[in-house]
Amino acid sequence: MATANKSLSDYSSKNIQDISERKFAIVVSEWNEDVTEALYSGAYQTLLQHGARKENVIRKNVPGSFELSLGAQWCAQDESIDAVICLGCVIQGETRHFDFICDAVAHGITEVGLKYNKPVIFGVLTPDNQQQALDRAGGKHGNKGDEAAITAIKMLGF
Ligand SMILES: Nc1c(NC[C@H](O)[C@H](O)[C@H](O)CO)[nH]c(=O)[nH]c1=O
Ligand SMILES: CC(=O)[C@@H](O)COP(=O)(O)O
Repeated sequence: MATANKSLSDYSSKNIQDISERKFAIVVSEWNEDVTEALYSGAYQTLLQHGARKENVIRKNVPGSFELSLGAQWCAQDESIDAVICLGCVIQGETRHFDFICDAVAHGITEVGLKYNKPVIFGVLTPDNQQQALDRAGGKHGNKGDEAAITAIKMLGF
């Protein structure tokens, strides 16, 4: 089902476990920061709403989404971190640069999770334009940050 027909903030409450002792890293891209800050707010608040402690949620910034993979790796290699949430927004421009970034970050984040055997969540918007991004960062289609946080929590209950 396409996002246009659902809200990224709606989710099943199944497999939501106690996360009061869990530690999370949120890696945030600074590109399109009006969008990524909204994603971060959604992810952070969702973690707290489900019982995470403020002191157990650390934030790290990276310049752009391409750097999310390395930022995630630097967090995932810390054995005290239970899950990593990567937040970014890559907006289609005039060239194929969009394709290379999206492909690199999707594969890179996947590889980090497999390498360190822990949830590393792809919370990256890849819209055609700014409005599509805003719609998915607290707008009419919910907040991708909420979805990313819930995904991390559910994976910890696997
Ligand atoms: N155009 C966008 C970028 N570009 C920057 C890259 O992510 C990267 O930082 C640069 O290529 C240097 O390695 N990043 C985004 O997150 N969103 C964009 O729309
Ligand atoms: C995703 C990008 O890097 C993109 O915003 C850059 O824009 P352009 O392809 O017009 O150079």
